[in-house]
Amino acid sequence: MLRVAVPNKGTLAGPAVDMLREAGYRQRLDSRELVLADPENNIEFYYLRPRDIAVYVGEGTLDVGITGRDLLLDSGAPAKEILPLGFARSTFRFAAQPGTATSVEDLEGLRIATSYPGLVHKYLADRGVSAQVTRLDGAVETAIKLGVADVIADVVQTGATLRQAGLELFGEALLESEAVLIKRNGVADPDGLDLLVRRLQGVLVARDYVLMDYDIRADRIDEACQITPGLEGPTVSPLHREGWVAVRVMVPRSDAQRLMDELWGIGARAILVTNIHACRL
Ligand SMILES: Nc1ncnc2c1ncn2[C@@H]1O[C@H](COP(=O)(O)OP(=O)(O)OP(=O)(O)O)[C@@H](O)[C@H]1O
Ligand SMILES: O=P(O)(O)OC[C@H]1O[C@H](OP(=O)(O)OP(=O)(O)O)[C@H](O)[C@@H]1O
Ligand SMILES: [Mg+2]
Repeated sequence: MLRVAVPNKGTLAGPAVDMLREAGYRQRLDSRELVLADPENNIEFYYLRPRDIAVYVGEGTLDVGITGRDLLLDSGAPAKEILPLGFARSTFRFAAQPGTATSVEDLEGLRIATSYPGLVHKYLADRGVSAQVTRLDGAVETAIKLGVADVIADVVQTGATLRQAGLELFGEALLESEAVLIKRNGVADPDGLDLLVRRLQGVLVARDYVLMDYDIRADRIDEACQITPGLEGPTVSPLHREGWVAVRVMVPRSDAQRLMDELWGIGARAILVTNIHACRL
């Protein structure tokens, strides 16, 4: 039975459960359930604090887990990423009141508040900068206002939290993070992992791609295939109408409107876009 750690709270929890459901797994209905077995799929889900997931997986107590890349690296646990999952995207940045610092070198001797001390210590050590790092559980922005820190290092998504606190970003991003599937370093893949990965990849593709159908004159099919090459090549079928063909092809969801314009421009008609409910490539 594959044992999978799933975030039970915070930003990662909802999207992780949604993704597992979309991949065809049973998920808990009651947030007080701590473990849920899905014997039909030979898998068991353990609902744990996001920050603890890399620890359990690194120790080998659980086979794989879903966590944030930032949490994985901060933990220092002997576990590695096997699949990026495309949600809970964020950057990890330094911020302070305007005029405090402009680059990482300016951090020498300053006090930094963060919920990710492992990440910050490593980043500073790699650059030979010595600063005092204080670990706080959250709401680190307030640490500056209260005089506990000069600088914070925190997760930034829209930047709205920082703006509201009157803080400014400086320096480069320490990290680009998103949710990731992780497994323990140096062990063979546990039974059933390949199936889990294939199912999750299917969800990612179904989210990122749409199916496009259109009709086009047969003499323009080469141009059309250049616009929509597909993953392995479009399916081209004869139409009852003489000299025309029907094309079916997967395209990135974010490009769909532009591709429809281009196809229309070369004479394609009856262009339809539909969602992919599930797929296995
Ligand atoms: N606003 C956000 N947008 C995107 N990702 C976020 C955001 N806040 C936190 N994360 C990501 O969520 C993970 C942290 O989850 P965690 O549950 O520890 O904190 P949280 O989601 O902020 O919840 P809480 O602060 O309520 O405990 C990290 O991978 C982090 O990058
Ligand atoms: O850039 P933004 O879109 O504003 O998002 C980033 C903020 O979201 C998270 O805070 P959360 O609400 O989880 O509170 P916390 O600081 O207590 O974790 C994170 O810690 C940042 O503060
Ligand atoms: Mg938070």
